[in-house]
Amino acid sequence: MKEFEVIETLSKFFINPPGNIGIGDDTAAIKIGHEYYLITVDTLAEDTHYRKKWREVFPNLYRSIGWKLLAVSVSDIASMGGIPHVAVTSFTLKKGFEEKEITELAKGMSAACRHFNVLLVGGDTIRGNCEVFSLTLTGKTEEIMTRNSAKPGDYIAVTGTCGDAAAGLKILESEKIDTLEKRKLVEKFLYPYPSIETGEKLKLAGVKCCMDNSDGLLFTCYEIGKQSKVAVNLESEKIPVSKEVKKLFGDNALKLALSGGEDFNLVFTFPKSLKALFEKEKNIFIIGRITEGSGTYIDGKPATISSFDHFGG
Ligand SMILES: Nc1ncnc2c1ncn2[C@@H]1O[C@H](COP(=O)(O)OP(=O)(O)O)[C@@H](O)[C@H]1O
Ligand SMILES: Cc1ncc(C[n+]2csc(CCOP(=O)(O)OP(=O)(O)O)c2C)c(N)n1
Ligand SMILES: [Mg+2]
Repeated sequence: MKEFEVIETLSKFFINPPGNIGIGDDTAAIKIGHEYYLITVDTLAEDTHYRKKWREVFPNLYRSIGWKLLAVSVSDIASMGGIPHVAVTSFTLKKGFEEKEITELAKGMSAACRHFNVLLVGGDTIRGNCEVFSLTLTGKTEEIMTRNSAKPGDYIAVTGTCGDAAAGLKILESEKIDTLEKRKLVEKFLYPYPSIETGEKLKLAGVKCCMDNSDGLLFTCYEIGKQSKVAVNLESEKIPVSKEVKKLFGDNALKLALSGGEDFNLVFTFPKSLKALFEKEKNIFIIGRITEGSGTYIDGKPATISSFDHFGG
């Protein structure tokens, strides 16, 4: 069973009342009065999202885990157009855990709480056989952007370069961090900066369809296509790749940009009437068009979706 099959199985048991969003989008959204209350949870686990041995090069690794633990959920709230509000966490620690790590984690998490204006109000701590950090975040918005509202004729765009975090992970796993370029990519992986302001700006401009690209650009496009029942057509030369990734990964740069996860940019679609507005924006890259049909295509050819799946394949 793959990750998406687990989620599909679960979603058959929990159908939400109309007007609310349940399983399937970046956050759940519950309409109360004229507002949507948003809620999302994400998890970072040892050897799935980080390795303790990375402390050899980043002694303060746990500070980045604390930062990232909140940032990944902020990204989900931002992709709905929301403002984050309150967080609770859950820690599973192994017997003999180090005190310094918890202090570092708290420093990273509190820095992120200040940066993203989130209140951490509680949590739960237990002992287990694998170290796991989980965080639940709420948010609010009057209008929402969803994965299922792309329309044929829309353009599709992304709010930053793709593949940087995946490149950072590759460097951290296999190479010496001996240049500024490598360090910059590793830091992008360790310290993601989702933008609440960007999500709000898109929503206020009238964007209806948005998702974050935590699972990679291609997977994100595939998901928008599947949920909106449309085809996504990308132009490879329009996909934004940083100069560092181009320089260090050469021919593999585009593959990293398409498949690599954890960049935490927003992917969104919009009608032609908004094209002039977004063309002016320095950090918005128009990468393709939405048409009738299904599937994701690159330069007219069906794309092979290879993204991170927790259960392989
Ligand atoms: N164990 C679970 N129980 C209920 N819903 C789940 C579970 N795992 C994932 N989901 C839901 O499936 C959707 C996709 O999950 P995920 O890929 O983790 O999204 P995201 O990348 O936005 O964090 C989300 O709506 C999420 O809430
Ligand atoms: C040791 C290690 N191996 C691989 C990865 C890459 N990785 C782990 S999870 C993931 C995708 C996103 O993860 P998930 O926790 O499912 O986030 P969500 O889809 O819920 O936002 C990627 C690319 C990593 N961060 N660390
Ligand atoms: Mg998730």
